[in-house]
Amino acid sequence: MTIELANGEAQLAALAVLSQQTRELMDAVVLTDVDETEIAAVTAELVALTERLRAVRRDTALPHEFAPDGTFRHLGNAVTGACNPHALPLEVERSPEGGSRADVNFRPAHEGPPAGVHGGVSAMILDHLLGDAVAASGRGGVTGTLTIRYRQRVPYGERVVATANVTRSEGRKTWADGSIALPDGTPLVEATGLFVTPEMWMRPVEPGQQPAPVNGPPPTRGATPAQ
Ligand SMILES: CCCCCCCC/C=C\CCCCCCCC(=O)SCCNC(=O)CCNC(=O)[C@H](O)C(C)(C)COP(=O)(O)OP(=O)(O)OC[C@H]1O[C@@H](n2cnc3c(N)ncnc32)[C@H](O)[C@@H]1OP(=O)(O)O
Repeated sequence: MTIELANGEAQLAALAVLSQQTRELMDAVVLTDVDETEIAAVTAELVALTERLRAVRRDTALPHEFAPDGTFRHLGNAVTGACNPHALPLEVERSPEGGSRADVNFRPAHEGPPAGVHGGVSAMILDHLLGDAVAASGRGGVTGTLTIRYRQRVPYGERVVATANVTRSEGRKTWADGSIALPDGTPLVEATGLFVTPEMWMRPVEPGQQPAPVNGPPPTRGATPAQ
């Protein structure tokens, strides 16, 4: 017996495959050494393909939403979105003890310094991972400040490990630390960040209670995002 996906889910699954192929295209563009005639021919094909995709389009990226299985997802996210070719995509795991981690495989498309990952790309990954650790603690918020220390060049083409943990919380403010390190633990980039839960994400205050943050933006379908 096979279980059919709903129409919308089938379209999203196809979009995830297209996004992955587009990442491979981006890598191929970065590394190609074919001659200019071939480059022009491929470009012409891409122009035609771009127009086919634009035939029917949304105004914004895919939203924060609940999947059919009830989990919270953001397929259009610039860092984690399976349906966004800009995303690595980062696959974040949350520890039951708190904290978030992800194996990261940077690619040549992320180059900044010679044979190294662009500092802004590393900062983007750490922004997300620190934010995820904060959300996992039940205090979802947006980045207020992010401080980065670049200790060593980050290589691409090999696995590195990003981790983040919440360090403290005070009212709507939550602080987290994190790093990108070699698999043996050698730190390459370290980050500390302050995340602020927007006022509108706070639960209404009952008489006699302290305001408490909900884990994310106000729900649109009658529930709060899963942690
Ligand atoms: C994207 C979120 C998705 C959520 C989904 C939830 C599910 C989880 C799933 C998956 C994890 C996702 C993980 C995402 C990670 C990536 C996050 C990003 O990249 S976010 C984009 C970049 N950041 C912005 O765009 C913020 C823009 N700024 C603002 O919206 C406001 O300025 C904001 C909310 C930060 C503050 O606005 P106010 O009106 O609430 O500010 P006031 O009431 O003055 O401040 C409250 C307290 O915070 C301090 N504060 C405010 N901003 C600060 C700042 N920039 N630096 C330091 N302190 C700040 C203030 O001093 C004040 O502290 P005192 O209560 O007085 O002690």
